[in-house]
Amino acid sequence: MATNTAKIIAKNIEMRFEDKHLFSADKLVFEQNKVIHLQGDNGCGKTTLMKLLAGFNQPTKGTIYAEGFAIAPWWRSNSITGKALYLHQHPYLFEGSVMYNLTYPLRFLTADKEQLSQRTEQAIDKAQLRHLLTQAASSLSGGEKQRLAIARAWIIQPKLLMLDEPTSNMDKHSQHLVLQMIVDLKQQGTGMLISSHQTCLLTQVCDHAWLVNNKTVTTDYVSEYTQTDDTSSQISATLNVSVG
Ligand SMILES: Nc1ncnc2c1ncn2[C@@H]1O[C@H](COP(=O)(O)OP(=O)(O)OP(=O)(O)O)[C@@H](O)[C@H]1O
Repeated sequence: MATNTAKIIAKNIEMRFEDKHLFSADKLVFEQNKVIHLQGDNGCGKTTLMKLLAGFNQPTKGTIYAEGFAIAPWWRSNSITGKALYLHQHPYLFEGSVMYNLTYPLRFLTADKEQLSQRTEQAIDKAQLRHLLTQAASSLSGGEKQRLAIARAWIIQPKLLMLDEPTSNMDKHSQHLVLQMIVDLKQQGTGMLISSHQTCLLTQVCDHAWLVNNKTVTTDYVSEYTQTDDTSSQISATLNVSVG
């Protein structure tokens, strides 16, 4: 039966760069209301897999398609492009101030402008960016840039969000700020795919795991890092929120 849950589905995919076989996967479903930890060693293909699911690249074999989204305009050649928001570990920022970066994408959204403006104010506080609002985004530190990119995603509240090594440049304080935003998005139903070759504060929010290993993507891989009741209560205690 068809549902309205937004999802991106990859079937029988294989990814190669010339003669190098990176990975294959039978079936991957990335959907709302699920938070997945994408695991695997350096160079196994985590970023490449995210770029396939974002529609930036095509798999060598197999199909990737979306369900539960509004029908794409006829002129859009790849119907999954733009469905899932992808945040690179070195986030793409526009030339201009931090405030400009936070507000620029909002003009393309159909959501109520007053609500977006309120969410922007909340995001500024959540990411502790207020003292940086007039500063050029290009002059921010690596961790501040990631906080800005995640705050922007928090405002947009996408159906699907991919975070590529989100805490790679972050100290513990920044990780806690970002964790709160990720927990908020989880509670709002955003499906997330969080890549990290190591466990970190954010991966404790994940309740599923995909592993890229031996050129195969295994789903619902039972991981030592996968959320348990204990980690859930630890996060709740840290943030004083429910992450159930
Ligand atoms: N456009 C490309 N052409 C050729 N090889 C590529 C291309 N993009 C990625 N690769 C190779 O594919 C492999 C996987 O890269 P990818 O960035 O997806 O790995 P990763 O798991 O995200 O790594 P890390 O954990 O270090 O970020 C690497 O060996 C990389 O050099």
